[in-house]
Amino acid sequence: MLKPAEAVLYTGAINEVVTDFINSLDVLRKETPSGDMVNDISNVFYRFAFEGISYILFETRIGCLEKKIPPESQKFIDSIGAMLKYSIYVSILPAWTHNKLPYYRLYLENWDNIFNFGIKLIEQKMEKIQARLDRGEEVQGEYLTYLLSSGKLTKQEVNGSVCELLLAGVDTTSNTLSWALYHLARDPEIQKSLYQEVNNIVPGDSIPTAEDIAKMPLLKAVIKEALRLYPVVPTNSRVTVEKDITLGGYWFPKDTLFALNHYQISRDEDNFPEANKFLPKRWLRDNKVKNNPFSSIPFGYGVRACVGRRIAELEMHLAVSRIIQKYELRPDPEGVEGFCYVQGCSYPKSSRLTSSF
Ligand code: HEM
Repeated sequence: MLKPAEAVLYTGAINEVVTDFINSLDVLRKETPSGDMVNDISNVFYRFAFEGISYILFETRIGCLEKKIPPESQKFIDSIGAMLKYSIYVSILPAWTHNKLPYYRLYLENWDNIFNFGIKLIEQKMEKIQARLDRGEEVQGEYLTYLLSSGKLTKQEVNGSVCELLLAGVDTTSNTLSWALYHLARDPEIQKSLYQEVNNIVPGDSIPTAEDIAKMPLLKAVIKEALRLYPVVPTNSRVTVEKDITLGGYWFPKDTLFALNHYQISRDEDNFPEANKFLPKRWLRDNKVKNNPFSSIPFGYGVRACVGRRIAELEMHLAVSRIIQKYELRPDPEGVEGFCYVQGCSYPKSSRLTSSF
């Protein structure tokens, strides 16, 4: 999954989901009084990311982009929200409260719902694979089929792996997409340059492929800049497990926990002049200012770096290029600017999607 060449294999599946996503935007726009507004676009991105990653992992569509989300998929979405909510209590309250207060039971119940949903889809897939094998046919498929048919993992490991990937792959990409659109909507110049770049490579309404995306440096820069300003995983940690180390003239004993604050380093003026501004061009090759390669590492680094990075990038690039191909983005003129916990950044509420340029 980490290799770009492997991720490219999912282009067809992701594009299928992007097409449904664009269709659902059209429906939502028509439903508003002005006919061109999408209220709560973050929610549509959430459903898009969910559908995309589920399709990749389970090789099955789960209907998150349909007008009425199937009850089982809705229950799964609600369970993730609830599990995350109760996980805050689990992490801050002492263990002796677990059996005394209801939060821990609810936390576990929602985890069970998440696993049950995943396991059901995995079992359905297993039955299909088995039926093919019984008929002496070749087994073809992507991620899940590979895991299930390679025999390298136990069923419990497959369940754990797939459910974890599913959880890691939704809020991450959907939030980044929201921020990218938010800034594009507020900066017509950047938006216009991006439209020209996309339209040069894939004119009209042709569907971009992974090879087309490789020729779109500004598109990639837009996503990198959104991730620099709003790294969805705010901190990363590592423990020095093997030996004492000396760093910057300071000595740290073995078993020291180091936490990297992505927000801090990626908004440091020494690395990024005008650090609080959305300036995708700083990532383009002709940019004169060269920053430290570790100054923005939103996907982490090393053997425990993000497993889904290439998939996430492909999903975001394919989605933004198709949106920009079809719509002009404008902020909701009546939208409010609420402040989130990073000083000076406003939370994206809704975007106005008008017809193409
Ligand atoms: C904008 C999108 C995403 C961002 C910014 C992101 C970021 C991260 C970061 C910072 C880590 C920790 C890395 C480290 O400690 O060095 C991580 C781990 C992980 N991510 Fe992502 N992620 C994204 C999307 C995804 C997607 C789509 C998937 C699933 C397909 C995914 C699956 C995982 C998994 C399984 C891990 C744990 C890896 C391990 O512990 O070995 N992520 N991600």
